[in-house]
This record gives sequence, structure tokens and C-alpha cells, in this order.
Amino acid sequence: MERQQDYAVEVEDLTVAYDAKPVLWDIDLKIPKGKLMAVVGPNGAGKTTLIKAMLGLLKPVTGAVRFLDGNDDIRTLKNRIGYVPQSGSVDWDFPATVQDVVLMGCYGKLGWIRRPGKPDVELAIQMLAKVGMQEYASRQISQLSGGQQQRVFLARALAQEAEVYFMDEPFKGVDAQTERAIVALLKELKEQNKTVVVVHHDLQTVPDYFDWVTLINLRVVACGPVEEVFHENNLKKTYQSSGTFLRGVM
Ligand SMILES: Nc1ncnc2c1ncn2[C@@H]1O[C@H](COP(=O)(O)OP(=O)(O)OP(=O)(O)O)[C@@H](O)[C@H]1O
Repeated sequence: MERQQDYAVEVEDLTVAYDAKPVLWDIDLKIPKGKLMAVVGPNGAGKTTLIKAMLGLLKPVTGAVRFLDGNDDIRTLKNRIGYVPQSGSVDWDFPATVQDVVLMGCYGKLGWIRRPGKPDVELAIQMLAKVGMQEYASRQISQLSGGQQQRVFLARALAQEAEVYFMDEPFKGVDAQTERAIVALLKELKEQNKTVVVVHHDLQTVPDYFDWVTLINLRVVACGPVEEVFHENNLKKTYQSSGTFLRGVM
């Protein structure tokens, strides 16, 4: 029998609307622990909205989201849940160095009162090295390219040492080398039994990068192991009427 704690995230009957217009309908999802899950669907399908609603950044019209061990209050889970927003969605008009930004990942563990100490700084530098950005540690975050900022966001999430990560298009606008580095990080997180939910647009790479997938377009078309649900029929249902060119994907 399935037990509550087998799931990293459970979404039940979730409906989300902007200005009374629903953009996600009746979403039910169960994401088992330790999975690398892609969320795929056409532009405007509601992928970012889903992530934000799961994180409590948007208030749903109906529905519930439960995390690890059935906890439905994300505020009590702070440092156990990590979020890498879409690059470009953060406006860095205040002065902060790359290292400062990565150290922000440690605040959940530290609390706001204790200042980060030497071990925290060492962890931050170690995580920057993982994403190939250690030489930029003292650079202002605003003076980095979009792809470099994306890597710093990843380092910040890693420094948090969370159990469940949400990443909104981490591969967007990154070069091939960075893409390989991010894939290696995802695999490393999986080896540590972390759960990672990734909004992803490149259908070709889904079977290589992920073991679980949710196909979404306003509603969930399918959710499950890639080898079971990522097939032409479901892709057609997901992308029909979106005008997306699917030939050559399967
Ligand atoms: N703040 C907002 N106010 C009103 N409508 C919004 C808002 N944000 C998103 N939407 C609408 O909600 C729908 C879902 O948007 P969302 O950004 O979640 O889609 P997505 O699947 O992430 O798209 P993309 O692949 O283009 O990033 C779209 O029709 C979008 O226009």
C-alpha cells in the first residue's frame, strides 16, 4: 500500500486563476521522492503557474499541496524546499556579490539573526565551484550574463541543501557546457535521493535527463515514469492546438 511519506509532493484538486480566469484546472499529481521530474507543455500551458502555486507564491482557487511527510504548510519547511526561478525574472537592482547571493541559500538553516560563518562561506565557494563560477565570487550579480546568473541561482539552491527542488527552465539560454554541468548536478541530486521538479522545453532531451514527467496543458495530460507516459499519443494531446511542431521528437 502507498504511504504518505513515499511522496515528495502531492497536489490535490488544484485550480489556479488569474483575474478569475482559470489557467490550471483540477490538477492532481503525486511526485515520488528521489525522482527527476520534467514538467512539459506548450507556451502558456501553466507550468510556471503550477510551480508557483506549489510553492505557495500564488493562492489557488481550490486545492491542496502537501510536501514531505504530508506537511501542507510550506512556511515550516523553508530550507527543505529549494527554488531556482527563471533567469531574468529577478531584477537585481540592489548591490549583492555572487557570494552574497549563494549565502542567501544558507539563511534558512542559519536563521536571519546569525551571520554566515567560515563554514558557510566555504560551502558557498564549493557550490560555486560546482557550477564553474568560483572565480566570480566577488563580482556584482548584476554584472553577470543571464546564463551566469542562472548558474549562481543553482549554486544558491545547492547551498541550501534542500530535499525538494523546483527549477523553472534552468536550461534556458545556457550554452552546451553549462547544460552538461546542470545535467551532472541533477544526476548528483538524484544520487542523494533529492527530488527535483524542472520546467523543461526541449522534448528531445526528456528521456536522457529525467526519469519522471508531467505533461500539462491547463490540465494534467499524464504524469508518471518517462518510459510509460512520454509517448506520441500523450504528446499530441498535450500540444494539440498549440501549433508546436512535434515531428522528429519521437
Ligand atoms: N500574472 C499573470 N496575470 C494574468 N495572467 C497570467 C499571469 N501569469 C501568467 N498568466 C497567464 O497564465 C497562463 C499560464 O502562464 P504560465 O506562465 O504559467 O505558462 P507556462 O506554461 O509557464 O508558459 P511558458 O512556456 O511560455 O513559460 C498563460 O495564459 C499566461 O498568459
